[in-house]
Amino acid sequence: MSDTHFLEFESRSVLDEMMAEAVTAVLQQAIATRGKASLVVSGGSTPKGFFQAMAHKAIDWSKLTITLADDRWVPPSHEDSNDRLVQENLLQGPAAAANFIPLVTEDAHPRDAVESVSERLADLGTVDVMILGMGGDGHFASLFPDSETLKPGLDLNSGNTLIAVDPPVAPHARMSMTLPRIFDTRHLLVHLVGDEKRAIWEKASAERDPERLPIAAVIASESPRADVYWAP
Ligand SMILES: O=C1O[C@H](COP(=O)(O)O)[C@@H](O)[C@H](O)[C@H]1O
Repeated sequence: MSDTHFLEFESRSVLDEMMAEAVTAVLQQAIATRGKASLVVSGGSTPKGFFQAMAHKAIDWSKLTITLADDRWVPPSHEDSNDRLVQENLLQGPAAAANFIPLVTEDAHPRDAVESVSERLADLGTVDVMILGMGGDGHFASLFPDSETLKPGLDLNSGNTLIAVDPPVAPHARMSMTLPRIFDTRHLLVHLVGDEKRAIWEKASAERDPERLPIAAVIASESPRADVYWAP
């Protein structure tokens, strides 16, 4: 089907728990080895249960840096904010001790903040775990098909960490990690739920055309190679 490792679970709640256990093991090992760890998460509707499962894990949260692969250009109080999703579901209880790096500023448009937010991420280095979601149009992070920012966002030689995006259809301007920043990770996970997304994943695996379905760029990657977590 693809070069990726496709893991199937019987339900979304089982997936959330199993993925939380796998991510926790990597982060604990990183903290034991290097004294610190880093986790990049995605937003949208998919990861809420995973975030809630993670928040209960025994991690030295004060040694963990967390940020987002992308966010919508709205205040953190907005219901569409990925930042808000992370704050309300992941950074709860002991997990609130994690160092969270937001991608959104008070600038009018993300293009005005690419430089300053890239500086916030300057010390991130190779992250321990990067988790991507995927939209029904095959986008990941905020790298959308039919968008003028897709090509520069996917350019592995751009040298850029972030890109400001005006999605052609989806609401809100975005700040998104670029593909080279996304691929600078020790572990790459893709979190998918539902038959519709599985069908899109399989279509992207067959077509291998990131311009039509951007997730094809992730599927094609051999290093890092993605582990896909899927449940119906
Ligand atoms: O807009 C976004 O969409 C993708 C997928 O979201 P989902 O609602 O289909 O789970 C998400 O991964 C990304 O972080 C988000 O900003």
